[in-house]
Amino acid sequence: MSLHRTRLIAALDTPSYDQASHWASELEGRVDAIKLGLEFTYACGLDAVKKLSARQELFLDLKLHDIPNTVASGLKALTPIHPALMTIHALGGPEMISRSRAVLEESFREQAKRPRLLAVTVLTSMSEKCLAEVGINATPLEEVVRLGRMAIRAGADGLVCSAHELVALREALGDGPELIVPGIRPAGSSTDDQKRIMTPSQAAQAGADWIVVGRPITRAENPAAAAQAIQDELRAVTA
Ligand SMILES: O=c1ccn([C@@H]2O[C@H](COP(=O)(O)O)[C@@H](O)[C@H]2O)c(=O)[nH]1
Repeated sequence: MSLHRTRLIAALDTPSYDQASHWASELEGRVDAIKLGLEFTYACGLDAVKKLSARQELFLDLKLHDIPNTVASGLKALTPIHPALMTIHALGGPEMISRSRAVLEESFREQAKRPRLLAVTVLTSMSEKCLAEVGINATPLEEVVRLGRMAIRAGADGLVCSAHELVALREALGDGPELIVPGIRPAGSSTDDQKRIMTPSQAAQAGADWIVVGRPITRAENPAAAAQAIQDELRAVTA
C-alpha cells in the first residue's frame, strides 16, 4: 500500500486548436494537468498554448536541446506562458541544464511560481537496441540513471523517464526529484511507438509522481471515460 498519489497528465497531441480545446474541456476535472508538445505548439503557436492552458495546469513539453545559451534564452522566451513543468534534453549536458535553471530562477522572483525544469533522460520509445544504434552501449536503465544523476546535480528539478527506471532512480536520487513518466498503456491498449511501457497502476506502484497519457485517452471513443478509468486505477493503488 502506498500513500503517494500519482497524478495524471493528458498529452493533447494534435495540430488542431479546436480539437485540443475540445479535449481540454472534456477532460477538465478528470486529469491533473494537460501536456502540449511539439505538434500543437508548432501548428498553433504560443498564443494558442497560453490560451488553452488558462484553466488547467500546463506541462509544456518542447524538449529543448541546443547549446547552453540558446536553450536558456529559449526557455526565457517561454516564461510568459508560465507552465508548471518544462522539458529540456539531459543529453545537452550539465552547463545547458544549470544555465536553464538559472534563467528560470532569475525570471521568477517567487520560486514557488517558477516552472519546474525537467530533463528528458532516454525517450520511452527507445529500446536497448535503439540505444546501441545511436552509439550508446548501455541498457536504458543504466543510461537513465547515469543521465538522471548528472541532470539533478546540474539543477534539474525532475526527470522524464519510463516506469521501468523509477525504483533505481529513487534508490540513486532519493525522493527529491519529480519523476514524470510517459510510455503508459492501460492493459490491452496498443503500444504504438512506445517501447518501455507499464500500466498506470504499475507506474503508480513503482513511485511515479506523474504519468503522461496521450493516445490511450485521445484515441478512445470516449476520452473522458478513458481518463476517468485511469484515475480510478491510480486511486486503487493509494486506497
Ligand atoms: O520519453 C518520452 C518523453 C515524452 N513523451 C511524450 O509523452 C506523450 C506520450 O503519448 P502517448 O500517446 O501516450 O504515447 C507524447 O506526447 C510524447 O511526446 C514520451 O512519450 N516519451
